[in-house]
Amino acid sequence: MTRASSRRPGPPTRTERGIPEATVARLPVYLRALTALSDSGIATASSEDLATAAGVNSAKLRKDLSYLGSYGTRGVGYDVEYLRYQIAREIGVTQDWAVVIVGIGNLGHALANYSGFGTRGFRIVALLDADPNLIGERIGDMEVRDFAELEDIVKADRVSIGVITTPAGPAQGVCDRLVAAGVTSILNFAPVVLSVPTGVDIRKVDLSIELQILAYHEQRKSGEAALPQVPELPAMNGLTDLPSVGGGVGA
Ligand SMILES: NC(=O)c1ccc[n+]([C@@H]2O[C@H](COP(=O)([O-])OP(=O)(O)OC[C@H]3O[C@@H](n4cnc5c(N)ncnc54)[C@H](O)[C@@H]3O)[C@@H](O)[C@H]2O)c1
Repeated sequence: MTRASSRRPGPPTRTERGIPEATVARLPVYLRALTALSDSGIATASSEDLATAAGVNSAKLRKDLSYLGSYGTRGVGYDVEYLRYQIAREIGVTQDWAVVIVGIGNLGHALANYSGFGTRGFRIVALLDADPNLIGERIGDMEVRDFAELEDIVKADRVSIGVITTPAGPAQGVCDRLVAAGVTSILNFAPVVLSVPTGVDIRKVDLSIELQILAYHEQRKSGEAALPQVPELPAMNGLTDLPSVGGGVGA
C-alpha cells in the first residue's frame, strides 16, 4: 500500500453490465473496505491488501472487479479513490437516496439513531409510525411522523426506498401502502415474506437466519462428536416414519 498523494483519479471508464448477483452482493463490502483504506490515507492497494481488508480471497476479488472493467495496474495495484468511485457508481450510491423507516419501535429507534446511512448515500427523510403516543417524539434531529402522511412524504421527497420495522402482522399492509405511494425498493426486517408487484425490489434482513448459518458452521467446527444423536426411527408398515422438523424462522 502507498500513502495518499494529491493525485486525483482519472476520468471514469464505462462500467460493464451483466454483473452476477453474487458479485453485486460483495460490492458494498469492497466499498466499505476501500472507504476504510481511504480514511487511513492509503492511495493504492494491491488485490491482496484489498482482499484481506474485505475478507475475501484475492482471486475472487480480481474476478469481481474485472466485471467493473477494473484490473488495477501491474506492480502498483488499484487506485483506492478511483475504485471507490467506480464501485459507488455501480451500486448507485454516488447519488442521494431518500429513505423512509416505518415502525419506530426498538429496531426503528436503533436504525434512526444510526449515523452511517448519510455517509453511504442514504438520506432518512422520515420516521413513520401509527402509534399516536410515538408521533412527535424526537430522535436526533428528526421527529416521528404519522404513517398517514406517507403518500405526501414520498411524493415531496421523491422517496424510492422504504424500510419496514413493524411487527409481522401489519407488514404486508405497510408494504402495499409504500408501493402504492411510489416506493420501488423495500428492506424488510419483519419476520414475514412480503409480496410485491413486478418492478419492486425487496430484500429481507433476518438476523436469526444469519445466526443459524453461524450455528451450522460452529457445529461443523466442533466435529461429528458434537452433533446431536439422531433418535432411532420407529418403523411403520415397513416404511420409516420420519419425525417432522419444527417450525419456521422467526426474528
Ligand atoms: N430482521 C431482524 O433481524 C430482526 C431483529 C429484531 C427484530 N426484528 C423484527 O423487526 C420488527 C420490529 O421489531 P421491534 O422490536 O422494533 O418491534 P416494536 O414492537 O418495538 O416496534 C414496532 C413498531 O411498529 C409500529 N407499527 C405497528 N403497526 C404499524 C403500522 N401499521 N404502521 C406503522 N407503524 C406500525 C408500532 O407502533 C411500533 O412502534 C419486528 O417485526 C421484529 O420481529 C427483526
